[in-house]
Amino acid sequence: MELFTYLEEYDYEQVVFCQDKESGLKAIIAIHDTTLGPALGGTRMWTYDTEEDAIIDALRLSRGMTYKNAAAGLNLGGGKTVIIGDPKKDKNEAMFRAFGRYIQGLNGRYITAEDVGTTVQDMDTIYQETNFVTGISPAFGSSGNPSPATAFGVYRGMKAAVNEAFGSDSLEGKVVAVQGVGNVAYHLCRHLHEEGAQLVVTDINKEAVQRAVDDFGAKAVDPDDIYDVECDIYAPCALGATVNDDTISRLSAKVIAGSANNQLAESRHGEALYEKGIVYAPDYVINAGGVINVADELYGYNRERAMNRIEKIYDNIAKVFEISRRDSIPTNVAADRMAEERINGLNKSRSTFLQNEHHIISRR
Ligand SMILES: NC(=O)c1ccc[n+]([C@@H]2O[C@H](COP(=O)([O-])OP(=O)(O)OC[C@H]3O[C@@H](n4cnc5c(N)ncnc54)[C@H](O)[C@@H]3O)[C@@H](O)[C@H]2O)c1
Ligand SMILES: CC(C)C[C@H](N)C(=O)O
Repeated sequence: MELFTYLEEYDYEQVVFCQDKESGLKAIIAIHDTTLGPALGGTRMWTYDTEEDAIIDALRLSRGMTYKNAAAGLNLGGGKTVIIGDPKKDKNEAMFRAFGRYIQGLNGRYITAEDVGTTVQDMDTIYQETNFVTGISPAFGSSGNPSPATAFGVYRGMKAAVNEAFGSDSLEGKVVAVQGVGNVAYHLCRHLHEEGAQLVVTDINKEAVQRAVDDFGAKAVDPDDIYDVECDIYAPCALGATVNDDTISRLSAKVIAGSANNQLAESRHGEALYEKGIVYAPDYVINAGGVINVADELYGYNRERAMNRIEKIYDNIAKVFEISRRDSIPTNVAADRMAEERINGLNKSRSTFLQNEHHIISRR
């Protein structure tokens, strides 16, 4: 991989490699763009096949956060960290404290939170070394685990997508095929069940499936069968890239709305959905509830204010559909346009010279 060629292509600002031999920390902090404010994005811990895979993931995810934060109307740029390692085996306190010191060294250019493989407890450990961390325990005045907030936002965005496809936003009687019933999707299923939707779920974790069956009367199917379920809505809530050449022809859903990041294998799959008349709620717009929730900590966390803002993901998704209809473009392209318009609109103000004490030469 030609790293600088890639950085130049998507205009990344900074990449920080963090290494601490004693604790085994190997992390990559990618800061994509800080036009709108400090880069906020979670820390993912994952076992990558190669170091290059980890670098690419950090870069891709940080760019995704630039778009997510911009589209959500947050005054934040995009960044993300990946820690190379198995979250079940390789974590230790010293690792997260060493990582916290690296974040502190960035002096507020990057603020972290949870992502796949990291927990509120990990954020609490980071907090011992830096203030630039969110999603820590509510006991510290923080917002805690972002997953229920993400789930609420996905639920609201799904209603907007259903309204677009069926002419009414009611989920009563709608069949929803949920892929992955982990932290976010468990709470999503609760909202859907309460509104009278019928759930079909799958997960590679049998206990997670059983919980959804017991608590919400969900029907369970094997992981690969989820694409063939007769349903109204497909909700990808596990991994990325599940909307691809193989699955698009299998899906019977009229709506795709879920929490997973990077749902489209490639941008052209958004075009394919558009041509088939499938209403796709772009991932980074619908799953912004978690980041909206943790971002509220920057103002002194207020749950009611955060939830009011997350509720409006409905309007934001509806706005994406409006742009898609107006400009005759797929919804993923419409979402990018919405985010880029906001960033480009503010880019000019960033180029204005701002004086600080180092610009004043004093010679005595
Ligand atoms: N947690 C948040 O606040 C948040 C915010 C925004 C986006 N997301 C995204 O939403 C998705 C889910 O996040 P989460 O926090 O619930 O993660 P999670 O790890 O708690 O849940 C994911 C679930 O998917 C299952 N899974 C993995 N591979 C699968 C497969 N092939 N088939 C079926 N199930 C499979 C896992 O067993 C797990 O139960 C991720 O893509 C994440 O990046 C999460
Ligand atoms: C800041 C975090 C809550 C972000 C979350 N992991 C996401 O992908 O949106």
